[in-house]
Amino acid sequence: MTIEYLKKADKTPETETGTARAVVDEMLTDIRARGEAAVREYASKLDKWTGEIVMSDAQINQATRDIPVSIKKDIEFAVRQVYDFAVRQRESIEEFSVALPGGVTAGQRVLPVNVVGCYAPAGRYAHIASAYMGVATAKAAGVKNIIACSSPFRGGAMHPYVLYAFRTAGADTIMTLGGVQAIASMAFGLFTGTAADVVVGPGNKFVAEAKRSLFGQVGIDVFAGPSEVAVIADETADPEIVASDLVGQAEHGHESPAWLFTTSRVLAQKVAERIPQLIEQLPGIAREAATAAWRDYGEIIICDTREEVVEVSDRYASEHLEVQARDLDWWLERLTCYGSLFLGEESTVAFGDKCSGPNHVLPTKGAARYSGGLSVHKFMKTLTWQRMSKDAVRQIGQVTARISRLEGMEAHARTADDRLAKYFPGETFDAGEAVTV
Ligand SMILES: NC(=O)C1=CN([C@@H]2O[C@H](COP(=O)(O)OP(=O)(O)OC[C@H]3O[C@@H](n4cnc5c(N)ncnc54)[C@H](O)[C@@H]3O)[C@@H](O)[C@H]2O)C=CC1
Ligand SMILES: O=C(O)[C@@H](O)CS(=O)(=O)O
Ligand SMILES: [Zn+2]
Repeated sequence: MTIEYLKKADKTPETETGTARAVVDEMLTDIRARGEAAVREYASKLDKWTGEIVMSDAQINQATRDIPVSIKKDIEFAVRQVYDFAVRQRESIEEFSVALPGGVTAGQRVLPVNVVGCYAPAGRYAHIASAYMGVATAKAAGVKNIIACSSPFRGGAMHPYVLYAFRTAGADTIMTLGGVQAIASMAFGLFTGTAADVVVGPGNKFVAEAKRSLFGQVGIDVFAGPSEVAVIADETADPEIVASDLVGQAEHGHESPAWLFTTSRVLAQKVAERIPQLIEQLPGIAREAATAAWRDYGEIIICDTREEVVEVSDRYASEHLEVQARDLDWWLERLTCYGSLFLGEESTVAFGDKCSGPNHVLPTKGAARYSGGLSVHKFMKTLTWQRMSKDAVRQIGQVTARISRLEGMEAHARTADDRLAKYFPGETFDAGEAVTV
């Protein structure tokens, strides 16, 4: 395979993992030991927040009262889009029962978990959309108790639009907490007395590491860290739009990769020239973030063939993947690793980020090799059940006893022996070679 880097990055999504892990380990150990007191200290030290953690209805009403109707309408529209898509996902998971040979009836139940914690980041930007991505999806899954957290915004209270998004989507409890201390509080049941079964939501490297570290004690959605974007483009793509879409996601933060995979050298060169100019035209915070992101993580890769592009793209497994090329169905059929796929120039990542419907909480750092993004599935348990007649025990019991004894599991075998003897007294069975003391 011949690939050429027109721009190669010094850093990869893995680069900052170690530093974040050390910080998170220390914080989690402290929060486990000292509980709410430790959380309050981190909230004060990291986010300058010393106010109430759990918001009362009166506080929520007060904080959201003056939001203009047009803004409320936009948030409500977006919540509906995300909720409706999630409901359709819920409907696609079916319960069933089946009669298996041997007299076994078995089935699948699909149940929501009881308590969910949803995080919406708010360090650099007020992530209104992340607030409804988590909560509306949990609601569609049928979760009865949804706890939501977002950090105080730039030294003040929680951003009112984030708060409105949480409430509109259906959060039951809302806490003003950010970062590791928020994830830990939801996982341990601090301030609410109810530990979450599953904690979801995107965030910076500290948030993502905290979720990874707590996985096992709680379920999580996926490693949804610093945003990534890749664009696949051929010579039919518009370099202006391609460059704009790469910059559009590079503004997320210093550690947000933007990658271009293309078969067109001409397009690659135009995009390379245009990106720094577009970044230069951004306002302060966005410009600073995108400049660092493009400098340290930005890449442009030129391939000879579109088959090579597929191989490269699957290896990067980008969180967001756009295809701006001819023959979109060809790409849809062949690409296998991405958090969410945006086909055609009309379907830019920002639309999915904010309101088109499919969830924007998506896998980063190559996690798209083994997982999709947040969906109702992450809140659902697929449970199995089985039921057998006495007649079924004749065959199932003998096979179970024989396999158990082949494995050396005598006590397992005897649970089958006991039933065979009880249901079919006087009969003899081939139950394998029993092992005695
Ligand atoms: N993968 C996905 O689906 C999505 C990812 N994102 C990503 O979420 C991230 C949002 O990041 P932020 O704006 O920073 O908001 P954030 O809410 O994730 O992080 C802010 C919190 O980080 C903590 N923090 C900051 N510095 C710290 C330190 N040195 N040690 C310990 N904790 C510290 C603070 O407690 C603060 O509350 C971006 O990287 C963005 O790309 C956003 C949306 C979706
Ligand atoms: O990583 C992501 O999904 C983000 O792009 C979502 S948002 O732009 O922060 O809404
Ligand atoms: Zn985005």
